[in-house]
Amino acid sequence: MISATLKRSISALKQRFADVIPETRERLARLRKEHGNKVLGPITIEQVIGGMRGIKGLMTETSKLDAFKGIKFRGLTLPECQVRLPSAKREPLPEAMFYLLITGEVPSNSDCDILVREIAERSETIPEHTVRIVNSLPQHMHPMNQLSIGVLSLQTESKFVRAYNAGVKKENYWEYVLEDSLDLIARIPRIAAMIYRNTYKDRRLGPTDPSLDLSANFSKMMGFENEHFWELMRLYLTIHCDHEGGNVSAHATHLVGSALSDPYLAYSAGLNGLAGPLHGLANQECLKFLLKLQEKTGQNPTEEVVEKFVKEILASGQVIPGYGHAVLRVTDPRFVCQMEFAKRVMPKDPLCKLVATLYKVVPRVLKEAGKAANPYPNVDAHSGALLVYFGMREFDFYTVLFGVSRAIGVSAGLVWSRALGLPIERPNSLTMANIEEYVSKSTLA
Ligand SMILES: CC(=O)SCCNC(=O)CCNC(=O)[C@H](O)C(C)(C)COP(=O)(O)OP(=O)(O)OC[C@H]1O[C@@H](n2cnc3c(N)ncnc32)[C@H](O)[C@@H]1OP(=O)(O)O
Ligand SMILES: O=C([O-])CC(=O)C(=O)O
Repeated sequence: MISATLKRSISALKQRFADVIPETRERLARLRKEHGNKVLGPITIEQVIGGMRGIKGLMTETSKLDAFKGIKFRGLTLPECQVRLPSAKREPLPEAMFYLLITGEVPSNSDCDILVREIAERSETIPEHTVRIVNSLPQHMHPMNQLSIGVLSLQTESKFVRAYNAGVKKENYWEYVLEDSLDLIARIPRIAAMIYRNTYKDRRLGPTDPSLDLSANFSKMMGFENEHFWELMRLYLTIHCDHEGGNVSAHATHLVGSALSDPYLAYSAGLNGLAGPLHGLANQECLKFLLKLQEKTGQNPTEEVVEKFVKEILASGQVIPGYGHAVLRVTDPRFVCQMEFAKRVMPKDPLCKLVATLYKVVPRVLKEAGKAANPYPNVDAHSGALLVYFGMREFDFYTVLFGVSRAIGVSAGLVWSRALGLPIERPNSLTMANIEEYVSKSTLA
């Protein structure tokens, strides 16, 4: 049951967002009217075949990725967010990040507190059937599949679906998508914690404490009482939340949402994409890789020994997980801030030191091999080592943590898509014969 005070604060958050909608709608209408027929760039056949790499084909308000500077959330770099967003201790609160992504403004401490309380209260509202469904899933089912099913089962609660069926006006869709998004962000940690306890522990969920923030509460439900772990979770959930619109999980969520599927349907699809080893699942692959390296070469291998191992992996035709990126051409700032966390909190940890040794070796080896467009580490190269330090060794759970975080960014994206009335996504596709025909005509001309 949501208290009267909270109801007032929810409408305050909605009001702040509602205030910025009209001017943003006007900007968009002007852009379309005055510049709608301008060309943003050419499209090559290589790009059509090669996963649309580099094509400017989506509009996403929440964040923008620069190949050389990394992600900017509403114009703020990650280090700027670490300094400017409200925190519980030192690391930014993911709730504050949601506020920033939605409104484009850094929340004051009191606005952030209100959102923290609101999300804490909503976290208790998981329907009974979701609890039953998640508890009935087999222990050997991958935790990401369990999460996707859990999120899908929440769809019965969608306020957007009820409003749509009642005939609410298109210009007001965003209100209900925002409601669903807040519910989703609040509920997903509890579902993730259930999956963790069911799959690896005693099936009993740790206590919830509505006086705590989302990250601390989530950690406690999973059974982690160490406050350094809570800080890690705050950092983790903030840095993984959004990476502009073209990555697989964000794009899948946006695509499904563009059919006016509600946030639960849309994000369940996003999670299925996040579960792929070239995307979010790479973080579990990274830890497997680190443990294999440690098993083979001992706790503190030299750079030469590590180099030999890395070359063997490449020679066997496998990728080095946690390295490379479709857009970034430098070390991922999300990797850097995790490395800084490790230096501060666990400077002597052997696994984190191994991550640092790999960082010295892998870029050199990948450059020599000459295939990868980006030889530097991405976000996934570090996260597992930090989690193991605090006792979370169950690496096939790691992408679930990523999924809890990504819900924040992609649902903010859905709210904006509906506020701006963006249409159903439907690009053209070509057959190979179409492309050949085009080529032969353009060669003749
Ligand atoms: C949160 C995230 O999603 S971050 C990414 C997480 N994924 C990983 O860390 C998995 C390892 N990395 C990769 O597989 C890739 O670098 C990706 C998927 C991230 C990017 O893919 P692309 O944009 O296609 O990379 P790129 O253009 O550099 O690929 C060119 C070649 O280099 C290879 N390559 C790229 N990265 C690596 C790597 N880490 N190890 C070995 N080879 C690599 C590719 O497999 C490809 O080989 P191919 O031509 O034989 O198919
Ligand atoms: O941007 C990408 O393609 C992958 C990535 O790092 C993310 O989604 O966080």
